[in-house]
Amino acid sequence: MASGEEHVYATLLLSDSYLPGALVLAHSLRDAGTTKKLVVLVTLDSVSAESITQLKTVYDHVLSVPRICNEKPANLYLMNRADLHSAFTKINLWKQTQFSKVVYIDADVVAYRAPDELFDIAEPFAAAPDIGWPDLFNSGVMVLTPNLGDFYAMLAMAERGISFDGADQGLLNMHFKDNYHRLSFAYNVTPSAHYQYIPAYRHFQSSINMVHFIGPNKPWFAGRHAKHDDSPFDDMIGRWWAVYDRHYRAQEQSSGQPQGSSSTYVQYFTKGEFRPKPTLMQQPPPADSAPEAINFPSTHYEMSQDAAPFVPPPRYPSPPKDMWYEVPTAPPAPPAEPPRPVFPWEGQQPKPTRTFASVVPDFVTTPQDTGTWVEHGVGGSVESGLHVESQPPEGDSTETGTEAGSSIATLPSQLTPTEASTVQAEPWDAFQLSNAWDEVPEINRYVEGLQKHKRGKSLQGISSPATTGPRYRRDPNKSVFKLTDFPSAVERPSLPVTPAPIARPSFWGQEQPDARELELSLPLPSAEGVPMQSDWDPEVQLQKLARQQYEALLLKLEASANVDNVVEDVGHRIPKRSLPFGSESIRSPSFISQNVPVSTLQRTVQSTSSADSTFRLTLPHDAPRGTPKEVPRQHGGLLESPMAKPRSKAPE
Ligand SMILES: O=c1ccn([C@@H]2O[C@H](COP(=O)(O)OP(=O)(O)O[C@H]3O[C@H](CO)[C@@H](O)[C@H](O)[C@H]3O)[C@@H](O)[C@H]2O)c(=O)[nH]1
Ligand SMILES: [Mn+2]
Repeated sequence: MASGEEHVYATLLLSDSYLPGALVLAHSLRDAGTTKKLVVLVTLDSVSAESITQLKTVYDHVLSVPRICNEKPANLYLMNRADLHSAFTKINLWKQTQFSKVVYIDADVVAYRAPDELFDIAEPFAAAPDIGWPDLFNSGVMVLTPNLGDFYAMLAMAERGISFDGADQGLLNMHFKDNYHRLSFAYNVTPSAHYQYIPAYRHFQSSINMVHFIGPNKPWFAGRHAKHDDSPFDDMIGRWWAVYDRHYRAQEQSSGQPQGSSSTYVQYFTKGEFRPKPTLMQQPPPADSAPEAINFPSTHYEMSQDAAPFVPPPRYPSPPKDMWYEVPTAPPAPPAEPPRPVFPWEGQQPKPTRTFASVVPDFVTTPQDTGTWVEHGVGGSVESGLHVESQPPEGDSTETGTEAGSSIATLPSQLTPTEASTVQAEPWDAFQLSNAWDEVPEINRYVEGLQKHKRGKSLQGISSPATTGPRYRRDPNKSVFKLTDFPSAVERPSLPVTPAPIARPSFWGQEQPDARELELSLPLPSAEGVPMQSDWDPEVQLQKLARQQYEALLLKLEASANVDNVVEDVGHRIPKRSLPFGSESIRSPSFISQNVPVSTLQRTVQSTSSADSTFRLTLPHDAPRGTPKEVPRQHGGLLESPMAKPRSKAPE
């Protein structure tokens, strides 16, 4: 376009919120049949691209202009229009020198007709009186000739904030003063809801060219249903809406204005006009319908009263047949023949020969009697019953060692010896498995000597006399040093294991029980063939055992001499001793090593106080065979079991 050759209608858009006004203005001019170009000045930093797109549908030119702000907006607050902080931007009109004549119109103006005659005004500047102060002109409708002289003059004022209202109208009136061509009020009718010169309105109604909705309440801000008392103001408002409806009103559902069209965007900035079409059915529920929750599904289950058993439908698979354990009705029949012997001695068991009196055996113990897990020396009574594994009274205790039929009898703790004697027990139960060295006083004294200094303090409470113990209470002083004793709670309070209780016999080697024990103890079982403990001298027995071993060696040596090279013969003769039951025919693997030649067999006397001597065998590698005649022989080579033969006072 050539500079100064073009006449344009121009408006200003500083924000998207004024978009409906700018569009309605343009449409009103277009609809009124103007032949002039339409130009809109926009500040791109505050007007969206979509708004610009909308503007381009109506305007011929969308021109970007720099924002000119009022840095001293105090006067804006005087008229409560802080939103006009950028109204100085309007002076950019004088910079648009590409246009020879510009008819500027605010965006809040609707044209009743196209005032194209305004372009014929020769004066460089023309404006209509302001309704608020008629000596002033309203800056909403101006006819101007762009020129940079006015532009920079006003720009300088704008930069200094020179404006009596803080906005463009004050600046322009201060700049032009009375140097403007006065336009008819009909070009800028500024209605007010508070004051109307209604007769004048009625008189000049037909001559109105444009209506300017000054003030903060624009038609698109108030909405189409705002009431204004059927005043002439409402007529002008209606004119604005008429233009809007002609171009942007939402169409009814039947007529096809698609969602997302340009109308939708414009409606978004027009109060009450943005009504997005619901995608779901818009049918409202009946006014008298029940609440929704009343239709929520609810299931109520009744307990079945049907007594008939459940019969599964035939489509159900059959349950497994053998998924239960069948309890046997009778105990399993004993095997037809006894199980085959596993150990060799099982088939050669001699009949028991020892007999025991029918007394409660010593193994009938109380928890205190098992002492290793009871605090030594702490008083107490027999609290638990006596558990005796017994057999029927008519049973023969000497013959039923392997018979079944034993039963558990629980005896009350107050059981007297007489009463207890009626309970017969297995004879072998009278003997306890214990470490033999626990019963050897020499060993005990040795250990006691070793540990005396360690245990001295911990034993203080043990010897407390305030013991009212049960019948088999042990003297704590004599058992505490046994090697197999567990430490007491004092000695090792944090022992994390439960000691296995050891049922001890009531005879304590050679040591004499105290008076209380003698009083409470049951009589010792007078078993045949069992020596009294008081008669059992371990030292003598050890010597006896060594002598018997020596005699066995003699037998072997004799066999080697008489029947040379018949090793089996030696093996056969040696086991003639009274080996454990059933083991007579068993040859120990160690017999092979015993066939080495014995060269010398020395006899040494270790102790003059001992009745017997100990013997030491010396077996050199290359010793010649021979029979050491000087070795004495005893008992014909038979090894006695100390528990199997009637006791004799002392071995010879
Ligand atoms: O948020 C806004 C504010 C203003 N404008 C533009 O600026 C013009 C002026 O604002 P407007 O709200 O119309 O002001 P009026 O209520 O008309 O107030 C009076 O005072 C203003 C400040 O002096 C003058 O600009 C007006 O012409 C005058 O009528 C508008 O028409 C628009 O073109 C926007 O685009 N967005
Ligand atoms: Mn305005």
